[in-house]
Amino acid sequence: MENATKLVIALGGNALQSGKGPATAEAQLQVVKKTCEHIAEISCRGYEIAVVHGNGPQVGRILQAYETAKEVTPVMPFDVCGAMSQGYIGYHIQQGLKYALNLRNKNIPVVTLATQMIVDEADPAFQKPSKPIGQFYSEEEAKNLEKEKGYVMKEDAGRGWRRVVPSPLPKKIVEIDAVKKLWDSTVVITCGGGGIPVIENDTGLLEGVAAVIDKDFAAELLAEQVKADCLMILTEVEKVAINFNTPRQENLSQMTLEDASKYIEEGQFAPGSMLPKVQAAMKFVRANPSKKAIITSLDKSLEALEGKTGTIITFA
Ligand SMILES: Nc1ncnc2c1ncn2[C@@H]1O[C@H](COP(=O)(O)OP(=O)(O)O)[C@@H](O)[C@H]1O
Ligand SMILES: NC(=O)OP(=O)(O)O
Repeated sequence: MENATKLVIALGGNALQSGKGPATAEAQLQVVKKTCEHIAEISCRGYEIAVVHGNGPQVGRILQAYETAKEVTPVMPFDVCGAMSQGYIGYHIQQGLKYALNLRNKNIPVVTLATQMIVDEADPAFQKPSKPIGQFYSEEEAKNLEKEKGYVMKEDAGRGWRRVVPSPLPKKIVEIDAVKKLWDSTVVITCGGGGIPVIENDTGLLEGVAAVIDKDFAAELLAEQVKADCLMILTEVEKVAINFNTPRQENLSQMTLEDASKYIEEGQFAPGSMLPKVQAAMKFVRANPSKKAIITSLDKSLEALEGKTGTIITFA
């Protein structure tokens, strides 16, 4: 459609799971189904959508399963675990979204594209693990895992301790031409988990690497490449806050690039969780000064697009 508003939606890996009970596939599917009701509603309002999703909790659990079962089956490398997470999360979104679209009599195909993302082999992130994956642990459990398994563990935004792994910046979406070709006719689920991290060797061959790319940065790159009108990052909180989790918490409805830079200098946004979302939003509006980025919760996505809630990030 010529005049449709193009929207890239990024769904958080944590936000795709139910906070209560064990992180089963069934529990994730229930959350995904609810999320898809909102995405379908947005699609019915005339937006053209691509969906990017996180995979931190999921890829961490896949890795953990292989490491636990290493006596009986070969451990799959990180990139393959990332591809697996793209597959099963995309499959859940396909199921939920197709059903929600059908209920609304909107007959549009939904597909998941296994998507590779080229990263720079020399990215300093490979020497400095920062991306939280897998489940949350107590501090004591985390210290034991550091000793026993050699994991790097970090506290994650006041929620507990998690394993952290390298997270290089996304440089090039290998399958971008396919995304562009599909855009007009199809809801594409792409760059899942930030994309499968690959490096390109001298002969042009792609090789998977051990990393988990931040899906917010991947969604931003996608939004630039497809010339999206808006980048919407959906997570567990309705608004970005300053003094988060303190009695002085203040939720923000709007943030300019200048405000955001000041808050980052003050250390207001937790690295590995809210910081990359704000940085991705900033990058998008810096490249597209007339456009906007939104950070909000899954259930408030439509209201946020209508300007009623969420944190809207603008150039000025
Ligand atoms: N300044 C902040 N404002 C709001 N939330 C914050 C802030 N700093 C950290 N957070 C936390 O970051 C979380 C989002 O990060 P995360 O759970 O890693 O994202 P994702 O949904 O992509 O998995 C929020 O749910 C909140 O708990
Ligand atoms: N890959 C990624 O960014 O995952 P999360 O959204 O779970 O952090």
